[in-house]
Amino acid sequence: ECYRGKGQTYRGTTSITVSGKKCQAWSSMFPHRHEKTPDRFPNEDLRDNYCRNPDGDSSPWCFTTDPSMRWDYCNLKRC
Ligand SMILES: O=S(=O)(Nc1cnn(C2CCNCC2)c1)c1cc(Cl)ccc1F
Repeated sequence: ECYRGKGQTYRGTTSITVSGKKCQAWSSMFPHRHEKTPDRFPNEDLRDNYCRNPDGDSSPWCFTTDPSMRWDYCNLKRC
């Protein structure tokens, strides 16, 4: 699957970052406490641990389950 533009409308199920790390669920605060929760951003489909771009970054990203890496871009191609 691929993302269009900056991936702000990406709604796929990739959950692995470019560094091969697993994404942390958006509803979880472990290991990274954060502000990008499904409740605060209901229109961003912050479901499970799927890659999304809720803050208008250059491509879809996620918080990672590695305590030493807060977030990373996802392993997705631009369409
Ligand atoms: O919860 S967060 O979204 N965490 C966070 C830290 N860095 N990022 C990057 C994610 C990818 N895009 C650039 C910011 C997100 C967050 C956002 C803001 Cl504005 C301030 C504090 C904070 F904790």
